[in-house]
Amino acid sequence: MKSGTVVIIGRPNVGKSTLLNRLLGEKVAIVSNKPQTTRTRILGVAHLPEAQIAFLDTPGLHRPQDRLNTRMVQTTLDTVDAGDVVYVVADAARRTAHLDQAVVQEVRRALKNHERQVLLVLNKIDMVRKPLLLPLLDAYNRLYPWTALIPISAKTGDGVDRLLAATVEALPEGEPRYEADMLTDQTMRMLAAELIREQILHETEEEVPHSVAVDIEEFKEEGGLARIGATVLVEKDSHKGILIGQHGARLKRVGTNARLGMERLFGMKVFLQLWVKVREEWRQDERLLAELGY
Ligand SMILES: Nc1nc2c(ncn2[C@@H]2O[C@H](COP(=O)(O)OP(=O)(O)OP(=O)(O)O)[C@@H](O)[C@H]2O)c(=O)[nH]1
Repeated sequence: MKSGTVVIIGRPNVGKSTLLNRLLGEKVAIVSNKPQTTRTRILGVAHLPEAQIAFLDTPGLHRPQDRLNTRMVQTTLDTVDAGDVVYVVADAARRTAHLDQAVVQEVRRALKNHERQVLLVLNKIDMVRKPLLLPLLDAYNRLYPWTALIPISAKTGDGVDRLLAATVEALPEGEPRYEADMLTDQTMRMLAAELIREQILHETEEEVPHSVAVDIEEFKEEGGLARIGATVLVEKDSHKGILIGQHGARLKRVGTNARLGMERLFGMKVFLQLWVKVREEWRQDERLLAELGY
């Protein structure tokens, strides 16, 4: 039996969370087309006949601009240390010129000379024409002594079996570390907050997505129904207006879609109430960041 931890790192928006969900066959990480969607480390456990793999999805590697971002990058670098195997995810749809030496630098720094199997996962190959793929893989090959380079599409699932096979190969022999029914370390409260944030990311643009945090104030399960009350924190009055929308239409859509996602994931009816509150500069407030789980 193989058993171990895989840490998933890469720049924002390359598809790390989509890949995690694909590897698990369940949605444990929210996805959006906005960079810096994932703010904390997320654990998802895959139970295969020949291996148990604990995947750790991390916030993207980028230059931090505020304290939330500093924590996010630190979380990522700390998490790399926990891995037997590291996936460096890159976006194949970006031109070769975008090959980022900085990411490789970060990888080297994070690994601090520790022996690690590092796989380059070239994602989004559904968006590139096949002849362009080989030169791209070749260019990546020259950047770092990867254990393997694996082209995939997290969206279609193409190549993911090959990635899993290479991963099992790279993992050490060992006993399973997690119970057979463990999927994620995220609580239902955390998942509920993330599903709300995901809908807000879909509905808003520019600085609003980054100014939002969700605080679950009530979470009660009673007879097949979950009663959830959540406050959405934003940084400015103008953001509050945008989020609520005309006659409350946008907030209503966010609530309905988040509720449907929760009902699917939790397998129960959900009654969801949302409030919006302005908390200036919550991203710079260390105490509040800790309270929110960042
Ligand atoms: N075409 C295509 N799009 C993808 C693929 N994988 C992810 N995406 C899209 O890329 C965007 C970013 O995906 P995420 O999974 O949120 O990326 P991430 O790396 O976790 O992003 P951060 O949390 O911001 O670091 C979303 O719009 C996804 O739908 C893929 O294989 N093909």
